[in-house]
Amino acid sequence: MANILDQIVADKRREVRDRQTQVSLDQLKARIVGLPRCRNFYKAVTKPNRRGLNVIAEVKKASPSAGLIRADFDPVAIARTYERCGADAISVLTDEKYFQGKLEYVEQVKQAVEVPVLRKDFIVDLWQVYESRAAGADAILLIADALPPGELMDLMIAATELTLTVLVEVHQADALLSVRSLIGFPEHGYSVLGINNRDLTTMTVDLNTTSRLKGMLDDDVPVVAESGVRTRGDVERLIGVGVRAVLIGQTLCEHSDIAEKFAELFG
Ligand SMILES: O=C(O)c1ccccc1NCC(=O)[C@H](O)[C@H](O)COP(=O)(O)O
Repeated sequence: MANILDQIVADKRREVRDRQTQVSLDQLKARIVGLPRCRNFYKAVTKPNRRGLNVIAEVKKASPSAGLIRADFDPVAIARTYERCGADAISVLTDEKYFQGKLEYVEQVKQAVEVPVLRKDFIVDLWQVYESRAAGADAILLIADALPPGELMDLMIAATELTLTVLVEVHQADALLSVRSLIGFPEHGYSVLGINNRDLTTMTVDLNTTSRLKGMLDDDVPVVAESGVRTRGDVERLIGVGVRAVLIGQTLCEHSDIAEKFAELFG
């Protein structure tokens, strides 16, 4: 039986084929002509921060692992709260089937905040890179386990040409080794390495993943720790490991008072 990541990616490829019959690549290209440069997501998430790390706060309504996370879901209100609390960037889940997200949330959030916005989806096709830029995203996620290395590189190049930052996500050592020469600036454009503590094939979470994989990298490689951050203790642990940023969704979105939870975790 296919694991959840394989299943999501297969569905995504079908969905993209469908959407391409409604909007062509040329139409997307026409939409992005004259758009201003992207906000600098790379700088926002790698800069020195008095807090000890930067925060990418995620607008997340539901997920395969948790089901419905927030019933009274207002992406713009949540993003504004994050920005008021001091988030350095906002991540917006746009996958509809598994996360109850929408592409429109990127456009809405981008207009409502001043920090850079990451489009979080399962990007497997060049068409989606253009779609992300047209929607106003400043950065996209590319998951190494969802793409053959050649395709990952092609999508990174396309993203760079469009001034998007790429968050390249890995969960295991083999994927890390195959992508680590692509991370940083400026040879391949702006890119940051995301280490996902969630195994997307089993959905189990282990915060040790970040320290284990980060130990295989030079200290100056910019790393974002993703998923599974629940407590102030978790945040302190990641600061100790030396990551530049943390990506956090569920713990904030499931709390009735998001600002209170943000302050508890990040001060
Ligand atoms: O969150 C899931 O259940 C999930 C399942 C399958 C594929 C991806 C999944 N999540 C995507 C993410 O990477 C997280 O939304 C993000 O890192 C934030 O994680 P968390 O703070 O644990 O919500």
